[in-house]
Amino acid sequence: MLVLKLSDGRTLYYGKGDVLSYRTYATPLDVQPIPESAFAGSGNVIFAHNIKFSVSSERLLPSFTEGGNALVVATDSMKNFILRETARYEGSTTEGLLAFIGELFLEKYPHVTAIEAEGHRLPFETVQVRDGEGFADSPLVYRPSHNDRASANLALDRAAAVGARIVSHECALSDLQLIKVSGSSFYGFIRDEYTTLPESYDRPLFIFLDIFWTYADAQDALHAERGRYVAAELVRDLAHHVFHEFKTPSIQYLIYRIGLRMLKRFPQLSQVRFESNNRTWETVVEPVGGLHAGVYTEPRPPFGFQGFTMTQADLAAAESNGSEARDEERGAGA
Ligand SMILES: O=c1[nH]c(=O)c2[nH]c(=O)[nH]c2[nH]1
Repeated sequence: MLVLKLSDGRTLYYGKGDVLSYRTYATPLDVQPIPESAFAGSGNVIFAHNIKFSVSSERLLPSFTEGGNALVVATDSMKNFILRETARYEGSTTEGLLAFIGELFLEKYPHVTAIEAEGHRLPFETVQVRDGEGFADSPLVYRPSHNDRASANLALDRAAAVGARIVSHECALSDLQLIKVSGSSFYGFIRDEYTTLPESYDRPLFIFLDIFWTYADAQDALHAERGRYVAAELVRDLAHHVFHEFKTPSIQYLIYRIGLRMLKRFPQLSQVRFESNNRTWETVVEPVGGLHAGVYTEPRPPFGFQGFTMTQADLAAAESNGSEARDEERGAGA
């Protein structure tokens, strides 16, 4: 809500949420692969989003204070604008789509001065069908995925000389849910009269993770053809790898390691941010025997959480004090 403010600092905005848009056959996305991922792009056969679109302007004040609707674009019309203009988008990214719609809207309605647009990708997966002797992805049939998903948030305003200007952006992978059955510990924390949690040297660590990233140059997020687009699928696979590789003493340290790896693989990012949630299974029967067979159940609320922001300076610091290289070596402790 950074830009949806009047000159006196008060917020003023209105808009439409849950605009569900299923665009077919968008431009395919190609990305530069990273060692942690086999993902090289997406056909974008179904380029679907849930969009929230908010607008602001000093000149909308009378619509609140006097009931004057002369400058009100009905939110129903906003919905139509988003859906119809999505057909004309020629790019391949969520960020590019939001910027395209936002810029067109500022052009069409000159009294609107700022826009915030958020798009949550509605993921669809391919299904496999028989193809000769083997199986191949059907180019026609897809199924919705209820796993993690990508999103982006863009704020635009109207700059005098240049028209629409991107004021801020943040991209995200939301609701990544991962369980690592062995190789995580949590011990050495403060023990006092409030402590009942036993120390754990090997716990089945279940995390819910939201990962956010910001580019040094927002144009890299809008134009995948520049070759610097960070697809959420790459971030997902990178997180899988780091979780697999490292024996972690806490979720705090795990997200720090994921952050370092992201900043290293994607120097085009200025910042990464994490929100994690601890859903570690509750132990019912302690693991015993050679196979470490244990029995666990769903944890009960309340749930712990962590939040952390990192920049390229964190990677530079870890590289210069040697901790980065040491830990990368140690990382083989899956
Ligand atoms: O990774 C963890 N970090 C904590 O801060 C914490 N606190 C807690 O009770 N369990 C955990 N796990």
